[in-house]
Amino acid sequence: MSLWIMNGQVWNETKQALEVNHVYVVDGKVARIVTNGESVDTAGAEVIDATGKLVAPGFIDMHVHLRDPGFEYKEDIVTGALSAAKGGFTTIACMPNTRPVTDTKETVQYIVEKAQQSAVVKVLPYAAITKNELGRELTNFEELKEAGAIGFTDDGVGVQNAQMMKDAMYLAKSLDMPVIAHCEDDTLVKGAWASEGAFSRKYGLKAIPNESEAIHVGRDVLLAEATGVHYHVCHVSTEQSVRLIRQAKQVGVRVTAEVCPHHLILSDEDIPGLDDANWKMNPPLRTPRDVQAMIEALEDGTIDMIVTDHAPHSAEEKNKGVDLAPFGIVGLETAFPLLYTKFVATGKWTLGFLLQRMTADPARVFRLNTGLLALDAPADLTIVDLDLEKEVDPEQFASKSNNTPFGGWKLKGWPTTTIVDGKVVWTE
Ligand SMILES: NC(=O)N[C@@H](CC(=O)O)C(=O)O
Ligand SMILES: [Zn+2]
Ligand SMILES: [Zn+2]
Repeated sequence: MSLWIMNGQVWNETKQALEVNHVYVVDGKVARIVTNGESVDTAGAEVIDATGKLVAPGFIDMHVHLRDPGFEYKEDIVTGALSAAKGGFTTIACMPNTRPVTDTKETVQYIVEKAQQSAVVKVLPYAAITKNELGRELTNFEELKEAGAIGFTDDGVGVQNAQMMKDAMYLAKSLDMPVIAHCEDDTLVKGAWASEGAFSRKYGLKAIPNESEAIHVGRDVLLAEATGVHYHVCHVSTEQSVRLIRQAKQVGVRVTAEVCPHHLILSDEDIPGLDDANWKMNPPLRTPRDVQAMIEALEDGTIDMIVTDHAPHSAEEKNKGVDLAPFGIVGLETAFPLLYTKFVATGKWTLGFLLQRMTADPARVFRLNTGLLALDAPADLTIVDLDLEKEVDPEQFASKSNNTPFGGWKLKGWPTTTIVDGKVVWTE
């Protein structure tokens, strides 16, 4: 089984430019990367003409909600993986706030097996820190690791009890596993959905203060320092969190962090009003000052990677009115075009920088055997038409859900072919 990807544009980090290369894939691995002029015997190979297109390592998304088991009307492992492939992702890590919660070895095994049988991309499951994500009792970390969990998190809710979090960190550390945290202090949230800022003031809404996130970040970096665990912060959204992570990294705490495209691109001031719950997500859109802090933190490496926090919800749920609608937006099929259009096409970032934060960096942090376009690496690749401009059409998503605030946005840089272990799993 071989694949000959012809005439693609590959990012050359040394030259800080795209250059034409051909990629030869044999038995699921990158066997040759060939510059023009060299000859290779590619007889019998399947040929993909990538002329004028980017050939990049497949994107990695370490924060996705696949809703399977239990909420398959929102998404399932098959459609979530297809949505990922359509967005150019080849590896995704899925959150345990399923029903039942992914807190037993049986549920982890169910996800691993279903993904192996029917998902077109690589699916890595997280398991819960506490049973039912209730914050009362730790799960069986050893058993969950054995079953295939890659880390522990109660994403969807914060672990409110500091001793519980510390115990979890000690245990995770002893198993060489990371703890991944949704940082939110419930006592500071009190039923609000918008953040403190111009939007909540304009409409006189109860608001979520930045400290509700940052207090957990501050607590947890201290606990990570004490326990020595690898501690990873979910969907960072406030200036204060970034400051605490930056300081913790400076003194050698093993802390890493992620940020979502919407927290890099949108602020509370972009929310059009109270009619559309597709602007409601957790953490909420923060102030323009926070957005600027996210961009700077990603640029200086305080934040290690970009994730989507793909959080599908049905139209019926999102149409309940903004107070009752659930938090969350889908993200897999818009992430790269959004970031490419906003930051690379405008000259703010190099293409290499964006790719690194979506491929090599998450792979390094979570020690994954993917994320590089290099000899002998798994051929997890994505081909992108950087010049193709299209409007975001949520009705066309491969996801079962279409809850996005980006409908109608004109974006450039759309994936056209996605390859996992040398097999084309999606093509336009
Ligand atoms: N991000 C969200 O707004 N929602 C997520 C939960 C989470 O990531 O905290 C969900 O599961 O819907
Ligand atoms: Zn979360
Ligand atoms: Zn999440």
